[in-house]
Amino acid sequence: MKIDIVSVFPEYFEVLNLSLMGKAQSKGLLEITAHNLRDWTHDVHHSVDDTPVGGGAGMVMKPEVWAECLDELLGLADAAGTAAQPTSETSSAAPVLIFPNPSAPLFTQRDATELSRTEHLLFGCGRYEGYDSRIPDYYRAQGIDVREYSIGDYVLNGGEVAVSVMLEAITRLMPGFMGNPDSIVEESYTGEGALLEHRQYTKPAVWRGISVPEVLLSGDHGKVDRFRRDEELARTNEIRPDLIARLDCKALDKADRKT
Ligand SMILES: OB(O)c1ccc2cc[nH]c2c1
Repeated sequence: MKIDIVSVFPEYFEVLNLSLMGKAQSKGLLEITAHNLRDWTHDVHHSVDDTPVGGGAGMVMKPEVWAECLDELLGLADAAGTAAQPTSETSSAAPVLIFPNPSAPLFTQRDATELSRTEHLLFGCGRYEGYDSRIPDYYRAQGIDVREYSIGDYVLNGGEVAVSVMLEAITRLMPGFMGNPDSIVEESYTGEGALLEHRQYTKPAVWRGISVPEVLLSGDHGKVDRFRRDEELARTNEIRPDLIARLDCKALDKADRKT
C-alpha cells in the first residue's frame, strides 16, 4: 500500500518509521511519504491560510495551495502544470483522498477494514480552523473518492494525530502486517457481531487475592467460548448500547448462539 500524507508538520510522521509500521515499510508492505504543504507555496512567507470569508475567529487553509499539491499527487496536473478540468471518470489508479475533520462522520472499524484493501491512500491534514470546504467538493467533482472522517467527539489542533490513528487502524488489518494474524480476528468492533471484546486475563490465576473467572480454568472450550460471548454482550449493552442497536436480529442471534 502506498500512503501519501500532506501536512505543514510532516516531521510529525517520523513516528511511523518505528515499531510495526517501520517493519512493514522495510518489508515493502507499506510505502509512506510525508509531504510539506508549504512546498507548494510561492510567496516569501509560504502562506497556507487566510481569514475566514464571512468573518469569525482563526484562519482557514487556502484552496489554491492545497489544489496545487493535490493536483500533483493525484496526477491531475498536466505537463504544463495546468489543473485538469473536472471529469466524471474516477481513475482506477487514483488514491482515496482522506481529510480528518471533527465535523465529519465517525471513522469506524468498518471503514478501516475497507480501506485496508486499498492500493493508495492520500491524507490531507488540516490545521487552524480547517481547510476551505470547496477542496473536498472540487476533488469529488474530479471523480476522486474523497472521504472526510472524525475520529471522535472531541477537537484536536490539527489532522495529524487523527491520520496516525486511522493509519494504525487501517494498516494493522493488512495481511502480513501483524506477526500473528489471529490477533486481529476476535477484537472489539470486528466482524458481523461488532461487540466489545471480552475481558482478558493472564497468569497467575490468583493475583493479590483476585482470581480469574473459574470457567476460564475449566479447560472446557465450549464453556469458555459461551462465557466470553455472554460477557461481550453484557459489556456492550452496558458500555456501548448504541452498538447493540446497530446489530440486526440475525447478527445478534448469531452472537448469542456462537459457542
Ligand atoms: O479533531 B480532529 O479530528 C481535527 C481534524 C482536522 C483539523 C484541522 C484543524 N483542527 C482539526 C481537528
